[in-house]
Amino acid sequence: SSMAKSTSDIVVPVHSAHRLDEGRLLSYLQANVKGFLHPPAFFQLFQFGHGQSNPTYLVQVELHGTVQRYVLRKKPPGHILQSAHAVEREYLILSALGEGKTNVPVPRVYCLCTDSTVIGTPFYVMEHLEGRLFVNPTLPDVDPKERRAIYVAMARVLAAIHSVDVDAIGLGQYGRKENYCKRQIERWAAQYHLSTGEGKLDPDPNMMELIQWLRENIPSEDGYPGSRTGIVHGDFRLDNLIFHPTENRVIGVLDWELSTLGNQMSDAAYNCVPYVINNNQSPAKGFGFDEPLTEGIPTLQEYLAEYCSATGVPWPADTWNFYTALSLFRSAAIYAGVYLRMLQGNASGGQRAEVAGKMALFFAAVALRLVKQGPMLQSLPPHSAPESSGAESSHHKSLGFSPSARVQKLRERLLLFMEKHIYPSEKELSDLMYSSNDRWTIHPTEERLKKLAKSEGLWNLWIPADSAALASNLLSEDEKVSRSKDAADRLVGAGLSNLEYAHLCEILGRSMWAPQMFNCNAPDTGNMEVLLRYGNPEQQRQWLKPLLEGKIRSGFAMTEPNVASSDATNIECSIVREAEEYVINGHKWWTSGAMDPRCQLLIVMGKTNPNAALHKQQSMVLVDIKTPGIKIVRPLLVFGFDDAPHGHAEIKFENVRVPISNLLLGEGRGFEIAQGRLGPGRLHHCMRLVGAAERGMDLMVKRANQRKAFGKTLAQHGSFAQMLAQSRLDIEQTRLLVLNAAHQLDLYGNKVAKGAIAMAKVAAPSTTLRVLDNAIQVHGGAGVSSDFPLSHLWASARTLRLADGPDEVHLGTIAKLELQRVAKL
Ligand SMILES: Cc1cc2nc3c(=O)[nH]c(=O)nc-3n(C[C@H](O)[C@H](O)[C@H](O)COP(=O)(O)OP(=O)(O)OC[C@H]3O[C@@H](n4cnc5c(N)ncnc54)[C@H](O)[C@@H]3O)c2cc1C
Repeated sequence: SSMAKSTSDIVVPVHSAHRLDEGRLLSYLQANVKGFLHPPAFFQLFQFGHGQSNPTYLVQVELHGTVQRYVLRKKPPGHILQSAHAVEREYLILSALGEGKTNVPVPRVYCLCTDSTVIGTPFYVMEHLEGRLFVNPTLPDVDPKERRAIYVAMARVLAAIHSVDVDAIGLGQYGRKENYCKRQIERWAAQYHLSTGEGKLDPDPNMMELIQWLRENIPSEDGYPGSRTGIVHGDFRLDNLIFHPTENRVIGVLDWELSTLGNQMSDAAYNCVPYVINNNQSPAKGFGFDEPLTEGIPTLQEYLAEYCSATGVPWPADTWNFYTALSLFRSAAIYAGVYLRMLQGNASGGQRAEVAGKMALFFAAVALRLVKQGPMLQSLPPHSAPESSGAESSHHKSLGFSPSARVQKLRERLLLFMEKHIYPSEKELSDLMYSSNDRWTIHPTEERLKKLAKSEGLWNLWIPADSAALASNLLSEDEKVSRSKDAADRLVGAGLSNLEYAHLCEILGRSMWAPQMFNCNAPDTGNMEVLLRYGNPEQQRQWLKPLLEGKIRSGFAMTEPNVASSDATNIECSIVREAEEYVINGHKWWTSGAMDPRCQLLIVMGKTNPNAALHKQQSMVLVDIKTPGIKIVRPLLVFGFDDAPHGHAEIKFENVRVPISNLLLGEGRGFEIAQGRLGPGRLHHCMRLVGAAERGMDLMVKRANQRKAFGKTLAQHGSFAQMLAQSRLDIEQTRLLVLNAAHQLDLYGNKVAKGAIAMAKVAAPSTTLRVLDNAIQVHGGAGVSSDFPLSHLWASARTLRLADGPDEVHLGTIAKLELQRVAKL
């Protein structure tokens, strides 16, 4: 029956072909399994019947009423090529994941025996887990109310596997991380070709077309070992999970035979195949793509949203068809292989071989139909992830906001870098800024720390996962001699989501001097993002490459002194085409970074067509800062700080001529670009503001503990405790708003996340200003001086109530959404 089975119910007597020398085994176990009953009164072997390619046995021993059960897994007898080391690898990964080292539940392992003389092949012994096994993904005999919880548990376990920091548990070399899908396609295509030809299967034209399509549609993230790469289980399905005997949680993930490192989205897609093909034993029933599984089970979109939310992975709307097709293709290739083996192996396999042959055709046909239709996923996930039922929801503690182990590690490295290199350099860097002679030159410490940050893999961490592959290719192209792919990869960050980056960007905000050391400073990050998303290959080679390397700096020239620039439709600068050139005339100010001697590029916004529709008038062009006609009028001061050598420039453009190839994206598309630029950029400011507030807290508390007034330390005065507590509250609330906005941006994109982003953008500057103001108060005169970083941090935070959209504009957005929401009630 398809009932949930107890794991001990599914054993059968040992098949004759799988018998082994029980005497030798027993003495081996007594010597090598800690706590093994010694000598047992009874010793018995059974075999698990449920679809094991590696023969798997239940070892049962008894003594005086005590029963012990173990599971033994060995290689199949005879010579098997593909899975040559499968048993050793399984043992390796189970021991690496187990015993509390990760959140992945796995059976405990006791010993690995590589000596084939004991029972004929290598084997290992693991704990026998007592629990439930659900063989049928439609859960026919489970109460519909329980089904959702079972699926939610499955999604969370997959997320736990995918969140493992492989380096931390010594599995960094368990497989190659990049080009996983590419290698899968080639491996299974080769397998498939071996199964076809004279006296074998006829080559299936669908398969040929499918292979071609897959080759041409590999998602760019596959080529880059970012944060979406890590452990891939390889055969993650419901019937490889042991559930607790009564609770709907997973106590063990089994069958790691195909596990490796690679592209984890392929694992998620394989897990979702039951949504595409209902019952993979019956091609006739078949194509269940639009059918719900059964009552209570989340839909594909809901299930995937649960997984994405638990891992912090952006919604894979554009790539899902590929990953699903790849899973089906792999199955088709496996069925073709089974067909051939059965046909060649023994005559009695004839009928089952027939079925396998049909399945190969069926899976290929379904895959091909899938890739020819539109995207399987909606462009956005269902808005709320499925609720978990019953007790689950009450301790649904994490909002998914705690950093993964991998991000945690980067965070620790960054914190250390700040302590060791940034804080101790602040004084010399500020001194240069306050000096009259050299203020517009680059301090050698800055270039030294940049190099160090690069070598420690703390460079360009802001680059989002989807752009990282592109950037990596750009940096490694035609430089095979001077730079390896590895070195290029180290330059393109860690392939993080916005949420993941939030945990790191915050730390950079603790010092005015930190972001540029890691190539994570505005406006260069926003400009690089623009070039990554909208630049053509030539523009990318010329400007993006040196920016990614940190060799040049750039400015973003939008704001103008003569018009209210928070409304960008007001921008007046004119960009007029004359033959093969654009001629630029305008007056800009607050072009940050333009004073820097390394600045070579300005992205200039202006009107190419004042008569077009309001949001189609503006365009953006790339302008070399050395172009004749550009006049830097003066550096502007922010409450007296000029932020040298970076600087904020007032600039005049008088008949500045650039080639038409310097236009970004197209005429009239300036607004579109500005929108793309501003979402993540705004949030980066908010993240850094939270960090600035934390710095204020640290300094405030240190000072209050040291300094005495009226007979006690400042900290011992009652007013301080209140101030401190209130500041902590403010920071925590703001951080949650910022993390939530980042998470929404990852999951739903700019448009849906705009309310959350607006809230973060209003809350962050005002919280930080309040906290820094408190810190300044505690420091007294020292607080407003240039001996502490507080005044500079405060001045900078204050500008963010008006820069990147003034508070009033964001409050307007929040209010509008609220009115719309209530109107719908
Ligand atoms: C340190 C610093 C760095 C900067 N860097 C850059 C840069 O690199 N590139 C660049 O192009 N610009 C930059 N800016 C400029 C910044 O983005 C603008 O100052 C900002 O967009 C506001 O434009 P504005 O100064 O023209 O003010 P205005 O548009 O004149 O707005 C003034 C005030 O009007 C009010 N207001 C505006 N809209 C509304 C509304 N809808 N409802 C109610 N009240 C409203 C707000 O109180 C606002 O503060 C920088 C500014 C600073 C201070």
